[in-house]
Amino acid sequence: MEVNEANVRSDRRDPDGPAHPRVFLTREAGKSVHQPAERSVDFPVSVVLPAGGTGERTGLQTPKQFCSFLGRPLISYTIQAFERVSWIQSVVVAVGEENAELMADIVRRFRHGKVRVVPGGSTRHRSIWNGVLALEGGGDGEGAVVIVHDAVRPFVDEELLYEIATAAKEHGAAGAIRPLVSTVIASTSEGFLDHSLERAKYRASETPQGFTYDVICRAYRQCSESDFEFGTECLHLALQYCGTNAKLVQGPPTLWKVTYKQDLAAAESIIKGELPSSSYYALSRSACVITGGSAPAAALAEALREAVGALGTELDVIPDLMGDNARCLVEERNFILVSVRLSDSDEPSVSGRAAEPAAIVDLSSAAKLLNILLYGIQLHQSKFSRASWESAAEATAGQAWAGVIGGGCG
Ligand SMILES: Nc1ccn([C@@H]2O[C@H](COP(=O)(O)OP(=O)(O)OP(=O)(O)O)[C@@H](O)[C@H]2O)c(=O)n1
Ligand SMILES: O=C(CO)[C@H](O)[C@H](O)COP(=O)(O)O
Repeated sequence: MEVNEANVRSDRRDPDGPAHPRVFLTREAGKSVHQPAERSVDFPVSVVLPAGGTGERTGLQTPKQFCSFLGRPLISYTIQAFERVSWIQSVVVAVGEENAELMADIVRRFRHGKVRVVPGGSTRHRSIWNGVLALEGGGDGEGAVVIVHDAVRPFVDEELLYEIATAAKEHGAAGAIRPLVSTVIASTSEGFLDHSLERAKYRASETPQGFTYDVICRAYRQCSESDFEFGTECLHLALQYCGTNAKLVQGPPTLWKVTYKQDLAAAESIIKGELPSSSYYALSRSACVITGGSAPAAALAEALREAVGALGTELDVIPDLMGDNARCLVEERNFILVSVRLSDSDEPSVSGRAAEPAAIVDLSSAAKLLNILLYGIQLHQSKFSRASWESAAEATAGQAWAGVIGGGCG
């Protein structure tokens, strides 16, 4: 892809910087902690995740998207990255017939509420087209945008998705790019150098890519069998068949695609928080749960502690932020408020007093000033048993974890 600099969205990202500006940085890194801004879009956005490949280049039996880390398959991490974005309505996952049952089980087990599974095709383009065709109501409404993202690129964040979606809406198509690592050369049929490309002029095309529903449908309806069979670039189809010049948006280094066996090891290290670029996940390694002193909330927090402990995350459980407990303000920067409402008359409480919405707002403003991420879980239940606390904790564990990673701030 030859890059016209003017066509690349001016960028606040350091192209090769180790961390993404919207990624929460670890305290260990000694840098400030950023909070994501609230995003909203006023058009429907759906996602197609092609996941019908066999992962031949990994040399493993299991397709890479189904390899598990910390008990969760890679594809579930990718889906999670989309499910935590409030303005994304639905996610269509295209998988090979032989993995349909497995995928349905993943959707059930990890409670992926936005996901629909459809049959993949014999090539990536065919899988994507199947996914687009399965979008209900023309991409879920008037002026819809479709984001296409490889199921094996789990580290994608909301800001980039927002940039891609809005640029696609404005220009018809948009795609993430990265600087080239190596120079691209062409060889002669005898295996000698024919010519080389000027590296600075070219970029690597990555995903996510966004399209208006109209553009992606027109492109796939008109493209040839050869495109379906051998093509590797949706942006190219949009240009060739719709005359749409995609807007190019520089993405962070964490966008890489899991392709080889060593990429699986790197993904695992990132997920486990062992690599520096893992700050995205490392934030979730420790957090403080405030229960407000109520017994059901304390029991739920305890069960939550056990559930996320299994995922390698440490939770401190405290009743409030009074006295000695306030040291958590210094030691922990991530808080989860747990409040359980036993009945309508039983007010949830924070810091040992009735939690008027204003008290929660005050606490969130204070947290914001200190760059503390606040995540709330509020359950309304007329009767709670130990078993129901545990299942509630299990159900919210993934959510709380996702929230601590990059979800809503107070
Ligand atoms: N028939 C296919 C082939 C690929 N893909 C998906 O396209 C994405 C990117 O493709 P790639 O990395 O090439 O995956 P594989 O085809 O699985 O890998 P390999 O080429 O090594 O076999 C992956 O999410 C893959 O599952 C797909 O949906 N349907
Ligand atoms: O980067 C991409 C978009 O342009 C795709 O991820 C890439 O084309 C996937 O293809 P491959 O099957 O070669 O891994």
